[in-house]
Amino acid sequence: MEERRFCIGYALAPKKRHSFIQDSLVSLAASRGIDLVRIDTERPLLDQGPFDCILHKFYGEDWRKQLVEFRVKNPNAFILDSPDSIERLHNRISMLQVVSELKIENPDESFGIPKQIVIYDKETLFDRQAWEGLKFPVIAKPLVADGSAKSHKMALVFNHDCLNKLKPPIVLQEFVNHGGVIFKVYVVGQYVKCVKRKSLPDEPEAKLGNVDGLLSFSQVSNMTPREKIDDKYYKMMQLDDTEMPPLSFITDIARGLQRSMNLNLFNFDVIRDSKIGTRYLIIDINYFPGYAKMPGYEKVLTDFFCDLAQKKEALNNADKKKDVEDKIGCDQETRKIGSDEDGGGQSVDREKKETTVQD
Ligand SMILES: Nc1ncnc2c1ncn2[C@@H]1O[C@H](COP(=O)(O)OP(=O)(O)OP(=O)(O)O)[C@@H](O)[C@H]1O
Ligand SMILES: O=P(O)(O)O[C@H]1[C@H](O)[C@@H](O)[C@H](OP(=O)(O)O)[C@@H](OP(=O)(O)O)[C@H]1O
Ligand SMILES: [Mg+2]
Ligand SMILES: [Mg+2]
Repeated sequence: MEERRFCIGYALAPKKRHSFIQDSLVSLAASRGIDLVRIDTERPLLDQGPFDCILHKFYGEDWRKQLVEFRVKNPNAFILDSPDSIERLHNRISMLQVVSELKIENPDESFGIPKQIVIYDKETLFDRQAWEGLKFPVIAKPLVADGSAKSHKMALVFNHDCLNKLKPPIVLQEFVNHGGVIFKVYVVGQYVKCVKRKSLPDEPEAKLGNVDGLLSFSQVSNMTPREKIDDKYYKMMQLDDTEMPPLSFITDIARGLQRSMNLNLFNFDVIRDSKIGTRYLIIDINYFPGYAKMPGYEKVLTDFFCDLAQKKEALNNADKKKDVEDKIGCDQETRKIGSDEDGGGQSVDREKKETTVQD
């Protein structure tokens, strides 16, 4: 009998395609029955395939419409992830709202988000009342986080004198001293991996020299050594000595976020408050981050794809069973697939014609 293969179509912008679709991933996945096939976003999606799953980090109204049509025609296929769920991460306020709403029982550690306000216009920017309760330094972040270079342009602001240089809409977030190390937590379905990266130094004004009230920067944790704000400082800092946050605590947060955001592929940035060593702050959540930077990403992603293939198989089998039941007069409108032992499966609501993959 011919081997059953699981076909994943991917729609990614060129930079993401080059970093994520590496030969090592494609060949490992292929050896386990998963084909990764590029979707030509210049051509109609429905003319391509067939796909069992669509993996995408691609935007625009037209793409959204095509995904809706695809879903109608392929109710059993997976779309990773749903555009509506991804959308929440394109705004730095709605992005962190889920964190504020998350409840996790933990007697030893606590978590939250830094104090922040959103500023939509210049007038409010200069209104001292709007700043009430916010202490300098603050980080000014573009409100929109849509993956554009512009959306990563940040500024450390040390006083009111240089506010003119800021361009609303922005989020002003209190800078929290955190020992110059950031924890990046990568989530792939049920898999959670936490890694350390370099971050901005504590008391940045003192550490970075006598800056002029405002210091612009972009994607600190991705910087090459030449670009680092103060390389000597980072060498001094000894990243290796930094203790990791408790894994079970981080995993609880990751699972909680995953459930409330209904996303499979994301990472979030966590810092540890230097003043309260057991307090963690989530400062950023990114959809479909740079997984290739994660050690052994090929296996992690391939395992995830194989899980999807199994779920799809179960779904197809259930459909076959339903056909038989229909013929003999059974009626089942909504079915759930997946067991509680593995944390559930995907729920398939036939009326909504929606297939999502959840933990
Ligand atoms: N509230 C904060 N306190 C201290 N440092 C912060 C804070 N917010 C951000 N930073 C620093 O600024 C960096 C960039 O911030 P943030 O992660 O929000 O931006 P981003 O452009 O969305 O990043 P990414 O490349 O991860 O998408 C962080 O990695 C961290 O070093
Ligand atoms: O440019 P947008 O769409 O926002 O996405 C970026 C994320 O914001 C970053 O978090 C990714 O880097 P990390 O995986 O180091 O977080 C970064 O990964 P990359 O460096 O592989 O592109 C991007 O995924
Ligand atoms: Mg970040
Ligand atoms: Mg980000």
